[in-house]
Amino acid sequence: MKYQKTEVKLDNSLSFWKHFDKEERVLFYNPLNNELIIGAKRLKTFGQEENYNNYLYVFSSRTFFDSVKDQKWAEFGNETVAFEYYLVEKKGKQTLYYFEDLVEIENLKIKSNEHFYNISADDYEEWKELFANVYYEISSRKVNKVVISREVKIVCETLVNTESVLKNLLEKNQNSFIFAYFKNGKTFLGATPEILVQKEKDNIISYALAGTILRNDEDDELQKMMLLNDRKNRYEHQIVIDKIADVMKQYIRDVIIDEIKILTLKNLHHLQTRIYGKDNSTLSEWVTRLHPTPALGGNPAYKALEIIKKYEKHERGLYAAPIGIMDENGDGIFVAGIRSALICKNMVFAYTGGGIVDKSECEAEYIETNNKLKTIIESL
Ligand SMILES: C=C(O[C@H]1C=CC=C(C(=O)O)[C@@H]1O)C(=O)O
Repeated sequence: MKYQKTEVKLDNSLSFWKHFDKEERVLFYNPLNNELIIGAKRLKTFGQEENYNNYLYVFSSRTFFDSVKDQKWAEFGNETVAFEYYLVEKKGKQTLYYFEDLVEIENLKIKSNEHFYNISADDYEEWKELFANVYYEISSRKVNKVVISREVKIVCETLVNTESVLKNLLEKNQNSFIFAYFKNGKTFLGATPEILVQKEKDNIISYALAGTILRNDEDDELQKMMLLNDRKNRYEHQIVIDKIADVMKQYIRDVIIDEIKILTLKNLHHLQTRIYGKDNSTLSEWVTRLHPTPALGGNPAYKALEIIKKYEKHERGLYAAPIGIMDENGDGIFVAGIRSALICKNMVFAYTGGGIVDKSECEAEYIETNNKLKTIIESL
């Protein structure tokens, strides 16, 4: 499918996002290659087996669990879509791609709005109950890790200005993937550090990301050392490495596991390990094979998912779910939709979670989820 293209010069690419205010839109910023892609106006929806390789880009999302009941997630996820217009910003160059009709994008002022809000984070009792239930299952050795999460409701005094939130997310989270999906008046967005799987020709790359410590301005190097040497975090991380490597080894003879590194974000450090090999399956097939890793579900996955379903009171929807973008060759990347929120008018449903193992402590894990929540709070 041939798109036509033209160079544009906008002070901020978010003018393109704002231009298509009423239309379905998607935004994806990849910090690995500094590429920002924004798509607007649905052109085509792809069936499961349909070939989308001739489209410039396709956006694909799945819900965390196969199905969702909660109305606020209605019509989100489990589809692959091509858009009529794309704006691609790379190395300071902006290119507008259009399928049929060229549009003029006005150069708008994108401002950071400060939202005044009320946050109902008085859910520690609920967390304690969730933690106790999950801890019991871990103690009885049915599972060795479960990732549990909170839904935190934030009520803003005005409608949420998503351009402003996106501007802040982009400016403040340089090592994260910034994503947004606007559909039917609601926006799911976030700044995630977690890559589920990436494909470049026959190179399949996944990352284990689990294990967390707060940054400390005074002695950040010490924090990194502490995280690298912390037994609970190493154990939690190793479960993720082992599972990803096991899945990959079913399809790939030579799976390479790099050494464990530190990924530094605005407020936190994480343990991160790259795991990769060569294979010719599609990226969507790899997403199905790997989702959810024990960084988002638990181990063994089927048991952990049963536990999450049983004890978490909210529905995850797109939280921690695969969200990705693929190019015309089928190459691309899927990230996990964490450090995220669903925005409906003046309401922000923010999601935050953490991995629980037998050495986890209830209060410390709760505080960790508050630290992870800062990504969304600081964008408001
Ligand atoms: C589940 C989340 O984080 C995951 C990713 C990195 C570190 C994690 C941890 O240390 O618990 C979590 O596995 C979340 O941010 O909601």
